[in-house]
Amino acid sequence: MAETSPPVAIIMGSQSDWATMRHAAEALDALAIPYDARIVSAHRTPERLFAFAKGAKAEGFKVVIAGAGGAAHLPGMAASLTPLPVFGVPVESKALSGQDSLLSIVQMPAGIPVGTLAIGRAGAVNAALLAAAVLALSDEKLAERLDAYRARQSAGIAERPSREDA
Ligand SMILES: Nc1c(C(=O)O)ncn1[C@@H]1O[C@H](COP(=O)(O)O)[C@@H](O)[C@H]1O
Repeated sequence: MAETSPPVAIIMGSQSDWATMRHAAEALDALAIPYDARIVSAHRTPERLFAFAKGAKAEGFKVVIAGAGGAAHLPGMAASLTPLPVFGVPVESKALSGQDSLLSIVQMPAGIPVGTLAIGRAGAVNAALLAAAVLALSDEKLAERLDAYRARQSAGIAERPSREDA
C-alpha cells in the first residue's frame, strides 16, 4: 500500500485528553514533523482502535503516541496490535491525579512494550521528542532541527535564578 500518512500518529482516548496531548502536537509542530491526531478508545471505540492499530504501519505511520487517562488501556492495546513503537502518555485523571493512568500504561507484560512517559504535559512533550529522536535516526535534516531545538532550549535557561519570585 502507498504511504500516505504522516510519520506520527497521536491517538487519545477522549476529546478531554486534547488539553494534554496538544502539547505533543505543539512540540511536533516546533520540529516541523507532520502528524495525524485522532480520538481512539479501546473501551468506547474498540473497532476503531483495532482498525487503526492493525493498519497503522501500512498507512505509513512510523511512531504512535498514545495518551489516555484513568484505566488507560489504549497505549497497551495499540502496542499489542502494531509493530510500530508506541509511546504512552498518562493523562492526569481527576480522581487519582494520573497515578491510575501511569500504572495502567507502565506495567505492561514482557513482550509488548510501551515506552511510558511522565504524567501530563511533560510526558506529552517528551513523547513527541522521543518520536522525533526515532525519526531523526533516518532523517539528517530532522536531526539538525532537533539539535537546534535543544540548543534554543539551553539558551533560554538563565544561568542565575531571578530573585523576583522569592
Ligand atoms: N483510558 C481511556 C480509554 C482507553 O484506554 O481506551 N478510552 C478513554 N479513556 C479515558 O477516559 C478518560 C475520561 O474520558 P471522558 O473525559 O471522555 O469522560 C480520558 O482521560 C480518556 O483517555
